[in-house]
Amino acid sequence: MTKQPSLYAFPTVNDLASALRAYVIHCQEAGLARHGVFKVAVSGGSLPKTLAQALLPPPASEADTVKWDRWEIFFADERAVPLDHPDSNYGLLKAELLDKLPAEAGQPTVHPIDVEVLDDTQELADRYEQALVKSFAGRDSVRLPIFDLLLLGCGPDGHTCSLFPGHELLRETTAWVAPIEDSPKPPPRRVTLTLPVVNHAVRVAFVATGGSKAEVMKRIFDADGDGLPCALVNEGTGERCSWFVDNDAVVGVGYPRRPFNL
Ligand SMILES: O=C1O[C@H](COP(=O)(O)O)[C@@H](O)[C@H](O)[C@H]1O
Repeated sequence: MTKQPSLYAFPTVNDLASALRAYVIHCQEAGLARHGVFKVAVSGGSLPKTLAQALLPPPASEADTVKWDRWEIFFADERAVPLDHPDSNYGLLKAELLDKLPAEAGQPTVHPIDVEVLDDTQELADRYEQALVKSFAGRDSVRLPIFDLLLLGCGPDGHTCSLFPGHELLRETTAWVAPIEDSPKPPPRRVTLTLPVVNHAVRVAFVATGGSKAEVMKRIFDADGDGLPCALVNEGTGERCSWFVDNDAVVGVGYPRRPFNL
């Protein structure tokens, strides 16, 4: 078996979405078999829309069912803004996906940031870490939380979560969640899962669509990754990492695509 990340490229976002659904359900079943819940963290940006396209259609069979009531959803990163602010990743996921879940589907447990402490990003990160500690059974007994799946985006600069190229946060080794006050992409004040947490997940799936991603995809896959955050995740997770992209996002990328199968 290859130790490299899998790159799955699809002609359209629709095709991507159905493969992504199959992959997520596969991870869901593995998580449920392991500990009875499915612990997942999701990004903001363009991801929630594609995720909704993948997961909202009704199941084609029993095996194709998204078991929402068994999901525990965290945020891979979040902006230090109220939950109804246009920049909120929670707000985005809510509008694109959570608000559209059919009532009979059952509702996931969702963990937004604690908006009581928006003025203090260190406290915001600490409280989010505490939420992880609670969910993952205690900081003392667990060195790092192990998410069943991380669903991540890739910015045109190669950032993922709120881990930006060249930023000192990439050297964080202790915290599970860290604050950032100088994000180069607005808004500047955010919190993010750290690289050790991302790299410790059972599986990581990136979703990248559109021609604006093609240049950075060449740097991530064909050059030596340039130390870009997405490339560091590729290196840290190897075969546990899968990329779901449309053909536009990988124009000119030489790295071999794999046929999608589970
Ligand atoms: O700022 C952010 O950007 C990234 C990438 O967004 P995309 O729109 O280029 O997909 C996103 O993954 C992250 O969660 C968000 O906070």
